[in-house]
Amino acid sequence: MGKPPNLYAFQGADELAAGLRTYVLDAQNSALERHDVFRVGVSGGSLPKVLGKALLEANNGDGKLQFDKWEVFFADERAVPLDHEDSNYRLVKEEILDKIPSELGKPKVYPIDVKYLDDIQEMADQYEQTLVSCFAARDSVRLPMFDLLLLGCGPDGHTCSLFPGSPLLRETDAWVLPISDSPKPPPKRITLSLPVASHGIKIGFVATGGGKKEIMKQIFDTEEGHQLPCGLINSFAQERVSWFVDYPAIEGLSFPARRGSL
Ligand SMILES: O=C(O)[C@H](O)[C@@H](O)[C@H](O)[C@H](O)COP(=O)(O)O
Repeated sequence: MGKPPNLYAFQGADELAAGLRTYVLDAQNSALERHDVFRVGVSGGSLPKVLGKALLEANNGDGKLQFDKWEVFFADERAVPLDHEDSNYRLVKEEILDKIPSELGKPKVYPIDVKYLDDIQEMADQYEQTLVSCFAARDSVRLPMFDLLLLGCGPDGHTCSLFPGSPLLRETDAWVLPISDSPKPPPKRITLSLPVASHGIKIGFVATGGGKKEIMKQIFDTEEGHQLPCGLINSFAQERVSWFVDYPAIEGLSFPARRGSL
């Protein structure tokens, strides 16, 4: 048995952003020592905004972000044009990429190929090929290992576009999967599979606000919660997982949270 996931709770958005910044910097620095590149997978939802704040507003002189060494991938993406209001790429671009000062360099970003908007199986296969070419040949790597995955948690316990009870949760082979009936709109998306989403060197979840407190209790305090997508990642990746939450999101939680710092 490994250690349980880390749960870091912060009073407000500023404190959370500072904690998340330290975490991302640590992940960046150890990745750069390991292989001179920092491969990050990010989700949509509220995550890009929080991450933008952590990276670009919470700077307290604690270290240098080397964006020119970053490769940014999408943990899930909606099958819409890149400038569409539902696009996770658009969100990441507006909240982060467009705001990076030029002296910090520019990340290399891997959006979906919009040629395949009408064929999401092909879109997923193509995105898997992108991962293959960035992470090494498929034959030599059983699963791509992100240096850092930054994920959200839906009020039903979904993460990426892996929803509770979905047959996609049983996938053991594909790295990237299409979904055509997402309960959260829009319905057509692609997502990392559960084995890949559980395989990051570090996996950070961000969940804030009182709207998350019931699902946090289920995930951390109940046996059934371990079967939810977020709970499954907790179980597989254990201490490689760190949750960044605010106090309202953990109101009434029994699982011990570390308050105020990493
Ligand atoms: O594109 C998406 O829909 C997201 O990747 C999704 O998995 C999100 O992360 C969760 O729904 C949490 O969203 P919030 O942080 O907005 O609650």
